[in-house]
Amino acid sequence: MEQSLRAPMAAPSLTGPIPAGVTSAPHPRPRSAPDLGQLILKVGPMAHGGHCVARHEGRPVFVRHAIPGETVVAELTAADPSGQFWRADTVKVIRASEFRRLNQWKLADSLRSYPAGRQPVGGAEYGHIVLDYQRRLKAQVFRDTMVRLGRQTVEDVEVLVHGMHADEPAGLHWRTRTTFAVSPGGRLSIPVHSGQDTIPVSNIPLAVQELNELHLWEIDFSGAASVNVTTPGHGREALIIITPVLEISDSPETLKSYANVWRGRLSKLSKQVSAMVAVRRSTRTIQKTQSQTSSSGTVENLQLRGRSWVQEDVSSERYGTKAFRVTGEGYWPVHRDAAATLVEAVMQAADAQDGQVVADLYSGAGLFSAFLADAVGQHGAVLSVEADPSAIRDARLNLQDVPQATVLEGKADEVLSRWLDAPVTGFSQGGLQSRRVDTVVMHPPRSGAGRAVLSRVHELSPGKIVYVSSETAAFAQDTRWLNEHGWSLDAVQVYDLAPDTHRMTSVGLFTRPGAGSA
Ligand SMILES: C[S@@+](CC[C@H](N)C(=O)[O-])C[C@H]1O[C@@H](n2cnc3c(N)ncnc32)[C@H](O)[C@@H]1O
Repeated sequence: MEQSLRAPMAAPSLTGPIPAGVTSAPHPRPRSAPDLGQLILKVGPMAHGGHCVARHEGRPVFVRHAIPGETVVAELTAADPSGQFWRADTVKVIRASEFRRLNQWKLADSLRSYPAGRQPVGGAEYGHIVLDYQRRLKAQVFRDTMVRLGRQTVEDVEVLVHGMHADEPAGLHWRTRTTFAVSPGGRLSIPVHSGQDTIPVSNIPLAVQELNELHLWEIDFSGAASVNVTTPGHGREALIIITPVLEISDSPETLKSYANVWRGRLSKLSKQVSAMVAVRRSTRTIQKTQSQTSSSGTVENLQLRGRSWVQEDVSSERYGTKAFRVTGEGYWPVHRDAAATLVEAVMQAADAQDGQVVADLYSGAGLFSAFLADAVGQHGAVLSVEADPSAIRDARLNLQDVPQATVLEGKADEVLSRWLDAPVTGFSQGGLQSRRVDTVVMHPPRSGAGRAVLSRVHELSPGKIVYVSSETAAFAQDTRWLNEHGWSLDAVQVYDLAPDTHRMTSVGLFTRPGAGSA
């Protein structure tokens, strides 16, 4: 249904000439938001990153909280007159898409936020779209990104985005890890999408119910810069990690008294809930060659109660059940069903056989390695490569009963270089014992694997590469590099492991004619 716009009021405070079609805000402006004016926009396709593309006088405007085909009133959030593009946020819908729904997280709903004088919180930028259509948009974004950045043909990357059964139809209660900011009054808060403000919360609709049931919003966390809460979807015991503001971390006495206060405030929680303080100390080093100082930091943990880790249980009908220990803020897939889903996808793509050698790059706490080790058996080998010391400790514990798995410490490109330069040293010394790597599994951080790692993997010449990615742009760029070096993307599966957000996770299988042969 069409809605009428309020008549334009006084001139908006654009720094350049006021473009035609710009109106002024018909409601209170968010505290930290500058008045850049509003535009009436006909919204085009969804782009990578969670915004739709519209045009104003030929200039692209990236509009959040819209749906392709809609006509909206959008508040400009970045509008440099000389900028190549502007950014805007939907504040009113003039012509609504049939796929629009009420965003069930009120604080993330731009249509209810701006009239209340605040910006929407970040992290649920698809929440106004019906779940099935979110996935169709993700499929379109995946395809467009793979064609544009990855130079794939449309037919090769025409995908269905698979949802998790338990998410239907609302897409809520899947998040097992949430990081909160802390308001000046000590309340758990979420940052707005664009801007400095944070908004106190009393419910996180995307989080698993175990998090909401803790009622942490009733606790005063004054003195904390952030609070990270892990509530395993399948597993045991929640873990709260408090990161103090720097002034507190840097003073042992003050830290001690704050730790006592926090311990007292957390005492009303069930005994099963663990808590610790992550102390990031800033250290200053004078560089002698230049009259400059450089600062670096170290992290020490101070246990307040319980353990410093959580247990995550992963159950796969086909590959069995395993328990993992994950310490502190160590990486673990965030959706409650993501670990089992990714294990199934990786195992299917890798199709590891008895006696094979599999390299699991960026192995984290050893999730894929543990299942791959079963597949290759005692005559095979899984070489898990990880750079983070805490994840390495976890992986060594999680894999302690599987002698065919070896955890190698170091950056992926450095360990791969060692294999190529000195392949005959034993597995535990970081070599390959003259064995060939049959399959490389890799799940790099969002920045992707990049040339340094890909070129080493290419030199290693495994039979196949299984690449897990949560950042389509980086995956597309790495796919392009692999294509240019003879690898083809034989199959790709895409999963919606972050409903109500623009994020998706892909598992790609690459092969190369002649690769893997001795
Ligand atoms: C996306 S996580 C994947 C972890 C694991 N495969 C999983 O699915 O649970 C990426 C992991 O790579 C590690 N990492 C980051 N940069 C690295 C590098 N250059 N070399 C090796 N590991 C790295 C991080 O510590 C993190 O554990």
